[in-house]
Amino acid sequence: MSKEVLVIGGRSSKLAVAQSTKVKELIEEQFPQYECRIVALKTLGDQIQSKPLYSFGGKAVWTKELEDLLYHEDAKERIDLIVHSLKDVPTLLPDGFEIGAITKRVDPSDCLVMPIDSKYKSLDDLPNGSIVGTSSIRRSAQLKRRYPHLKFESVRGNIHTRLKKVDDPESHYQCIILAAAGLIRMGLESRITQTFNSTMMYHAVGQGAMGIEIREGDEKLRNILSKISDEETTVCCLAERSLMRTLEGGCSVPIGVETKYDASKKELLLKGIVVDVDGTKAIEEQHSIIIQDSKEDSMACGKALAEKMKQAGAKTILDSINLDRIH
Ligand SMILES: NCc1[nH]cc(CCC(=O)O)c1CC(=O)O
Repeated sequence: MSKEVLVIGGRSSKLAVAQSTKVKELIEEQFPQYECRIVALKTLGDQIQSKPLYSFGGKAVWTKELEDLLYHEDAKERIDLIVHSLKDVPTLLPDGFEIGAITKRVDPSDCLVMPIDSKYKSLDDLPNGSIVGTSSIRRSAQLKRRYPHLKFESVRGNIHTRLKKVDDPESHYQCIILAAAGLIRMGLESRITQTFNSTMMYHAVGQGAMGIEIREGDEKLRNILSKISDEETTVCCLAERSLMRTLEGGCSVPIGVETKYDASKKELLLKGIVVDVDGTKAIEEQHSIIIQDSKEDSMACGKALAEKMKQAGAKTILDSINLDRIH
């Protein structure tokens, strides 16, 4: 019997292809009657590598072209689902789309990557004025608090490009900061020199998880994806995304989180931080609830934490960052 084909759309970077392949495997394992085909596409974010990411102001640079293919069912290359790094998915999707599933998270931490032959092993070892490559204000702002003697500069490109940049003997950077998850998913965990725990750095909302986007109300895909979603990751990520949505921060503003869900007690603990650009001011709060309805209560937890953080002054910090961006 011939199999029914499902087309998975994703970006064309090595990480994106690895992620699409993982979702293909998850679906085909559960549903032998389907065969998944992968379409890899270059998006605006892949094409414009010269500008720092925050200058896009949180626009959907990674998602728009793929959504066009998903929406136009009669398009030449129609697709049935989009695999994203959840971190890159805006907290408000355009009309007509929904997140069909969030899959099991790998390590959400950020990590340090040193050149292969570096004599240094951690940020503590680096001499004054060393240059740390990262294009994320969340990362640089949190590290500036603890390492005021280091310099932070933007580094763009996909993960392999960034690794090449730091390994170059003439490199401008002494080290770079990346998400551990991307390296792990590509089998490059040996490049992780140091993993940051939450006392060093809170990770990005959704980091380490994959988000699968489908057409709104697509029952067939909803059913398929319900079998490959991960309950614990979904609870944590819905809470994180709700926190971010309520704080009205785009995907590139410095909101960091750490989330724990104890499934036996149904207890969710969400911690969040907002830091100003030079790491001098920080608002750090936490909120915990018992989850009954996993979707509603997770989102309520994120919202409650956002309100606490606003009360404590988070909005002032975020507004000053948004102002900076306009000028
Ligand atoms: N915006 C780039 C991006 N989007 C997702 C990941 C890594 C994988 C993940 O966070 O799930 C990365 C690279 C990085 O931040 O190092």
